[in-house]
Amino acid sequence: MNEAAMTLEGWYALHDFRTINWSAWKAADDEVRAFALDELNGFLEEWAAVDEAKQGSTAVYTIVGQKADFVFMHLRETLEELNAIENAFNKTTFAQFTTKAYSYVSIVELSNYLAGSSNEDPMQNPHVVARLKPSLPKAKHICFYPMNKKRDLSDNWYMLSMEERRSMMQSHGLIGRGYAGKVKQIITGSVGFDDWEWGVTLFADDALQFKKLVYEMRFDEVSARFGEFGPFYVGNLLDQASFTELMKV
Ligand code: VOV
Repeated sequence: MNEAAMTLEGWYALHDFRTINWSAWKAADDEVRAFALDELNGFLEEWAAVDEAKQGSTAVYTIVGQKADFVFMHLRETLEELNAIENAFNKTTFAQFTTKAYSYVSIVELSNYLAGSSNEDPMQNPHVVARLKPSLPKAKHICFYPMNKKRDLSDNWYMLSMEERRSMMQSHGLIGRGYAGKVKQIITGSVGFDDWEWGVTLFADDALQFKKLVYEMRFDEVSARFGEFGPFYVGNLLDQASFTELMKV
């Protein structure tokens, strides 16, 4: 058997994509809409407090295009907390005006491909912990897509030696480093949790940098030979004020 990559895990992740039922929303009474928006704002405040207390993190973005209208990306310590959040939200009046578009369950993951050979416990390293339990940035844009590494006869990532995989991940990391300060990536592992092997969530103030980065990576061996990609979701930052504005009829 080939040497498996060792991984470190941090917070569990739920990407919860929703579509707004505009006809129902527009047909509702003003009081019902006001109540629903109050509930929504209550949740946004609660999630911001969790962020503040560093017990998790939540990002809220619109989605451009017809796949969904908005996404809640939640990071929490346990799957139970993620479950509780989605169930609490589903019970709100606001949620009655949305339908579920897509969801993704995963966990923030770091692999050991580029890790040094020190004996220190990585969980004692504050830089590592900050990457495993990150505060999601308030960047203007988000891009999310799930992906696999191919398992074809001639191109099977899992049959390569550790050295071959490490060398390709080095090249991958170098390209990524060229986007430092422009794109922040959160890689979440989802083997055993969802339909693809990883979730890729990117944050940037200039959405064009998503295209530049993903395109450049397509020419890099690990993506060119082994990358298989699911649907892409891209959108814009929402806060309480812009969410209320979005819901204006
Ligand atoms: C901002 C850009 C950026 C940077 C700096 C970056 C760096 C790195 C490093 C250093 C490492 C390895 C160690 C670790 O940290 O785990 C990774 C790991 C990973 N990446 Fe990455 N990646 C980026 C960006 C980035 C993108 C855009 C994609 C999607 C690929 C594409 O073609 O669309 C991606 C994918 C991944 C995946 C799926 C993994 C896990 C692979 C595995 O087999 O375990 N990644 N990544």
